[in-house]
Amino acid sequence: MNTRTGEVAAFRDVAKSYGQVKAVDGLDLVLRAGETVALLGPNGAGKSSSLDLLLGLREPDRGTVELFGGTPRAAIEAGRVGAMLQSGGLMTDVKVRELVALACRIHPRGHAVDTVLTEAGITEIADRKVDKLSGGQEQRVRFALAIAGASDLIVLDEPTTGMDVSVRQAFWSTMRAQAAAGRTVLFATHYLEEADSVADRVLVLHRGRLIADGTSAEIKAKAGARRIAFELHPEDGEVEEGVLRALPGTVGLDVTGRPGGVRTVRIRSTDADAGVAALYRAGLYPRGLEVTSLGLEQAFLTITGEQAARDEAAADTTGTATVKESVR
Ligand SMILES: Nc1ncnc2c1ncn2[C@@H]1O[C@H](COP(=O)(O)OP(=O)(O)OP(=O)(O)O)[C@@H](O)[C@H]1O
Repeated sequence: MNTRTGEVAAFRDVAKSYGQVKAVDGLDLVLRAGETVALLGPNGAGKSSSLDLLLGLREPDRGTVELFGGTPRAAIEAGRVGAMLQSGGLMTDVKVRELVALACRIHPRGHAVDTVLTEAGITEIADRKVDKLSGGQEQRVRFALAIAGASDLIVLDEPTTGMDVSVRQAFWSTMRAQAAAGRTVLFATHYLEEADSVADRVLVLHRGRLIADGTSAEIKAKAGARRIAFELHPEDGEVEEGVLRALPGTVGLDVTGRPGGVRTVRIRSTDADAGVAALYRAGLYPRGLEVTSLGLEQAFLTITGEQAARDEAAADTTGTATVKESVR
């Protein structure tokens, strides 16, 4: 670790393209010791590419990637990083125990093989041939290889793909134990409930850029992920929609019901507490008031959807400018 700052990993203005495709586009990011960090993003957002860059498997076109204050290669050679990637096959013509033993042996700070088999929950399949495993079992073996030594950082690319529910739960409880032992954990996932329940920091990538970074609660709040719902009754007086729209934190408003009748109001809010307080301050009488949290999934869809719309609007503007240029 870079002990002075607690920095485990740092991306500084990192870019990586494959031909015309910008897989990573100006990524600035610091991971600190002891964090459990989830990396989210739609397909093709650049998650795997970022992890490959972090592990020194690819070189950036621009910017720098540091691990523990040095190069990724130096950190890996020192046994400070354990990784579980999507790509790369496992050796097939060996038993699980033999493969894990090899990983323990070559790791500069390798654990005892039985400890690793137990921690990864694969003691029962230790004598099976690797090519006879199911998809979920194979994932657990990959995980065992990632925790074969006392690494300070564990990097996991979609680790639970193919695992059934109970295996997935067992996997995350092992992972929590790794984090509790002081390790930094970075994992990419498409399962948002995993990010919500396991990570203490969530990163959202979109088209190679970091568009959100915070706790799950902060990401939800950023997306306006709380909903205030209530009814307004005519005997309590008519209400202008503008008043509702002006409530602090309002990012979405939906009013149903006819004028003069009962109106149902649904507000999407980034600050439900302030919004509700302001409702009363405005002299309104909200009946059946409910404040509910939307899930991280909804927040994720909102954030990435809004970013895609902004990107399209920017592209349109650029397109228009280009057309004007060419007409002129
Ligand atoms: N080796 C490669 N050659 C060409 N293009 C690539 C290569 N690897 C990735 N890409 C492209 O770079 C972009 C980012 O891919 P990446 O695999 O990093 O995304 P991801 O967020 O991990 O996606 P997924 O969720 O689908 O795994 C995609 O458009 C992908 O098609």
